[in-house]
Order: sequence, then C-alpha cells, then structure tokens
Amino acid sequence: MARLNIALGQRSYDILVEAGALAQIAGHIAPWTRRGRTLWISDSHVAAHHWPRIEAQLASAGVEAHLHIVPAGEASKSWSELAHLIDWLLAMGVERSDTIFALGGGMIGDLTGFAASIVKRGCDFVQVPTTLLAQVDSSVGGKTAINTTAGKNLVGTFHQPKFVLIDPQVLGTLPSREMRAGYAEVVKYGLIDDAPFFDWCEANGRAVLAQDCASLEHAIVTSVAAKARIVGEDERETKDRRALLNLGHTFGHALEADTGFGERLLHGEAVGVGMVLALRYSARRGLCETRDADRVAAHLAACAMPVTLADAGVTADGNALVDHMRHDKKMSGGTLPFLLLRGIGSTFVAHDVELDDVAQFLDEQHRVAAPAPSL
Ligand SMILES: NC(=O)c1ccc[n+]([C@@H]2O[C@H](COP(=O)([O-])OP(=O)(O)OC[C@H]3O[C@@H](n4cnc5c(N)ncnc54)[C@H](O)[C@@H]3O)[C@@H](O)[C@H]2O)c1
Ligand SMILES: O=C(O)C(=O)C[C@@H](O)[C@H](O)[C@H](O)COP(=O)(O)O
Ligand SMILES: [Zn+2]
Repeated sequence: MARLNIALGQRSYDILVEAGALAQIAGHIAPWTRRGRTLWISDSHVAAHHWPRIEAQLASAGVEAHLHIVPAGEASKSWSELAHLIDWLLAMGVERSDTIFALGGGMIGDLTGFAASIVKRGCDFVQVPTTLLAQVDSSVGGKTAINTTAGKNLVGTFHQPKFVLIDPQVLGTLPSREMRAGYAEVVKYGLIDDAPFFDWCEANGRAVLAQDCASLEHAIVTSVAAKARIVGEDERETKDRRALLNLGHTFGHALEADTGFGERLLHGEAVGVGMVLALRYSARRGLCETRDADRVAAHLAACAMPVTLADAGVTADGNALVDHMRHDKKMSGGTLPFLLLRGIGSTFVAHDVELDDVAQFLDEQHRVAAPAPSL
C-alpha cells in the first residue's frame, strides 16, 4: 500500500495504490460523496466485469451513483462519444457539486477528463484506472484528449483529477496483451532517468506481467512516483521537462495513426516500438551505443512485444510517417523537438532533428529484423 501526492499547489491530489481498494471504494471516495452525486463513466468491457460489485458497494453505503457506458476501444476517444457523454451528463442534470468518476483504462480516463473539464465550465473528477497503462501513466497528470482525423490527442485540455484510486487487483480481468502494452510505459520510466529501474524491469518484467503482487505494486508505485515528480515540475509541458514523458511517442503516435488508432496496434505497443526507434535513431547519431537499443529491444521482445516497424505491421514509408509527426503538439516554429537518449536512463529533448533525416532513418528501419528473445 502506498499513498503518493502530486504537488501542484491548489491542484495537488493524492494517488492511493492499494490491493483490494475497490472492495472499500465507498470509504475511499467519501470526501466526494458527501458533496453531491457520483456520475460514473466506464466502457463496455470494464462495466461488465467490475460495475456490479462497485454499484452494490456504493448502494449499501447509501451513495447515489449513475453509470454511462462508452463502447470499448480507442475509437471512442472521438467527437461523437464526447458529445454523447456530455449530453448524458447534462441530461442527468450534472452540477458542479457532483463528481465524475472515470472507471476504465486510458481511453475512458482521457475522454472523461476532457468532458469533466468542459461541462458546466469544469467539474471535479476522480480517476479509477483499470488497465496497467492507466495505473502507471494516464490516470496521473491531467492530460485529457480525443483523437481527430488529423491525429492523436489533438483536441484536449489539462484538467487534473481530485484523486486517483489504484487497485492492482482489478487487473486480474485484463487481457494479457493489454498488460504487455501497459508494461511498455513502465519500462519508459527506466529509460527516461532511472537506469537501475530498467535493470529491475529486466529482472522482474515477467513477474510484473504475471501479476505477482509485490512486483506489480513496485512497478506501479515507482512509475507513479516518477510521473508525479515530473508533472509536478512542469505541469503544462513548457520547460522541456514533462516532454520527457513523451519518450517513444513521436514515433509511436505516427505508428498509431498509420495503423488506424488501436485497430491493429495498441498505444503501449506503439510506444514500445517508438522507444526502440528513439534509441536506434540516437545510436545512429552517435549519442548512445547500438547495444543500448539492442538491450531494450531484447527485453520488450522477450515480453512478447513488437519492437520493429515490421512487427508493428507498419508499411508506410518514412515520408508518410513523418507527415503524421507534423501534427505533433510539440511542433514549434517548423521544428519538432525529439526525445533522444544518451543511454538507458538518460533521455533529453533534442531541438536539432531534421524531419527529412528521420524519414530516411525510418526507411532504413523497414529493413531491421526483430532480435531473438533473451530475457
Ligand atoms: N493522459 C495521459 O497522460 C495518457 C498516458 C498514456 C496513454 N494515454 C492514452 O490512453 C489510451 C490507452 O489506454 P489503455 O491502454 O488503458 O486502453 P483502453 O482504455 O482502451 O483499455 C484497453 C482495453 O482493456 C479493456 N479493459 C480495461 N480495463 C479492464 C479490466 N480491468 N479488465 C478487462 N478489460 C479491461 C478495455 O475495455 C479495452 O478493451 C490511449 O488513448 C492513450 O493515448 C493517455
Ligand atoms: O503525461 C504525459 O505528459 C505523457 O506524455 C504521457 C504519455 O504516455 C501519454 O501517451 C500522453 O497522452 C501523450 O501526450 P501527448 O501530449 O503527446 O498527446
Ligand atoms: Zn503514452
């Protein structure tokens, strides 16, 4: 059990990591249920697995709770599902004293957070993440978004939750492919600035994926602590600090766009391939050793994750992928800052990357084969 805090002045909040916490949810959310009603947003898979138990618990505690179900899948991070959600909140007569709960993975968290930030000019919301990805990353930090035809997360807000309640036991029903995808964002924290944590991942990755309680909790707490620290230093990504959390995402979002946003490649899978590409591009520029890239690729491949463009099913050429990158929110004055590495645990923001060079690099990467698993 761990209680962390993200230091953001008046927007500070706690993040509770506790196995079994959902069985006591009414007690954990009492500060919000005393103020008003609870309006729950979940997706079709999560609601089927977990809502009956949560609803029964809230009812026995006398908490008024209403549920809106969004179709599961990345395609629901859309204008149309946002409109349905806002219409439902307004039809429910949402008041600013009510609290909106995001019960689900990153899709639900991003969509619900966005709706909460704009309905009635902003309502409180609480994150109850149910995927590994959401528990280690998306539930913390206040980035909300939907996708548009132009690209990933291009419309959204910064809107911090009031509380994040993480119960690792809820992952018991999560498909193993989704566990692996979330694990890529765990590995990310090691690559950013914590080489000993990457060493730990190499030794314990299998145990995390098998949901060994102690290993899983260590991975979640370490990840959340890193994210809370970085967001606390640069909430709105204006100081080349929060951008570090985007490691692997400039490549990754282009791969997601090329593969139809979640239809063939999950966000975490795209980030895993993207981190390997960031390492390989860094090695090509002489910033780090090729063996660093090989080591990370070997670990992810040993965890049965894609690590090359071919594994990811991406066939678009370098120029087409770079065209997706031109929509990246980090783009400024015609240049795109890139997250590159001087080695494992040493990520930095490079401002001198030429997109033509990235396109050429990606064409070369189409010829790279996946390494053999070696964990
Ligand atoms: N805001 C941020 O800081 C941030 C950070 C990282 C990722 N993201 C976003 O998060 C999204 C990806 O999130 P995700 O990987 O959680 O995907 P997701 O929310 O789509 O969930 C993945 C799948 O798992 C199912 N699921 C969720 N919890 C379950 C459970 N406990 N048992 C059974 N099934 C369950 C869902 O129904 C879905 O089918 C992307 O849109 C990405 O852009 C946002
Ligand atoms: O919280 C952040 O900051 C991140 O970059 C975390 C990422 O894992 C996440 O996928 C985020 O949504 C990407 O942000 P974006 O600004 O590139 O849309
Ligand atoms: Zn991400």
